[in-house]
Amino acid sequence: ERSTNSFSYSSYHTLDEIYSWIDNFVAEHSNLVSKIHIGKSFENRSILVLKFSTGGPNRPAIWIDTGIHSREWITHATGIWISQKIVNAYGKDHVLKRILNTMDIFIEIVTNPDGFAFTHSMNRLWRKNKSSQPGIFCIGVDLNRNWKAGFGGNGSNKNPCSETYRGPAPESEPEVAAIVDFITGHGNFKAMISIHSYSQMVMYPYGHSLEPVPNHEELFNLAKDAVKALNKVHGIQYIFGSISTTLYSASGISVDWAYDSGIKYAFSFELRDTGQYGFLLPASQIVPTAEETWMALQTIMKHTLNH
Ligand SMILES: NS(=O)(=O)N[C@@H](Cc1ccccc1)C(=O)O
Ligand SMILES: [Zn+2]
Repeated sequence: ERSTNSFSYSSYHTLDEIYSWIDNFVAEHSNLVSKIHIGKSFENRSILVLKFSTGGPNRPAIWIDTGIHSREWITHATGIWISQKIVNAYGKDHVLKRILNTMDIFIEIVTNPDGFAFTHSMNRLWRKNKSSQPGIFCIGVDLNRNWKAGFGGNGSNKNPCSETYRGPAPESEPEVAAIVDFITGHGNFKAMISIHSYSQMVMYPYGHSLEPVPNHEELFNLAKDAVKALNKVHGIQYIFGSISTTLYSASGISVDWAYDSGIKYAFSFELRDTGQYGFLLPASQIVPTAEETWMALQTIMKHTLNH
């Protein structure tokens, strides 16, 4: 039937299945959820965002994106599970109730629709989008190197054939420009969480510089609390810290742009696992991963609400 009752939250899905689920999900929870079309991808697919709101215009907001790297399928699956969790828990969970009585939550589940479709059709390990330029042989820009924050620095590549190709200019990619325009236009975002896989990490800016951000101690302690809350669910160990000191230099990344745009609670997650399956994480780990990720997200959202 056309309802979300027949949708399996413990399976991976195609782009069309996810877009159909979004329509059914919004129809079944129209009191809390709405669908916003923020733009079109390079190959002209709709870019969709779920808005969770209990009312009021332009409330302080929290942004969550999954799937900016198309091969990281656990992240789309986690975004779907978390969306369902929000509508199920809203009436019961007091922390979530407090959050949604004051703030709005926006979730972009398929942040790279063209790349995601390609991982189903041609290349499961495709990472970038599918943009092309005249006279350039290789396809795709790394959407996590195309943001106007340290664009073109170390930790991104000017070679179009590279997996971390930054693109011809900041925000050249429609998938990035759509988010920038939406968040800038809204003007009241307080937190951004960009979700990747894999490595089991919670990180915060900067990626493009070793310079600590002004509230780095606050972000360090919040990341520590988030990782502790995550660990309590299934005992999974995450590490945490600033991107450039914990992982590697990465320039033109979404959370650095968010931070420099005034979103002081900007985090990037790397979900399960640590390399045993990598991007090919078995579907049996979707729900456990989403359950533990939810607790880390709630920790960050609660802190954002109270500060
Ligand atoms: N998910 S991943 O394997 O691509 N790793 C990410 C790591 C990462 C995540 C968030 C900000 C900077 C860097 C990447 O963009 O390189
Ligand atoms: Zn990634």
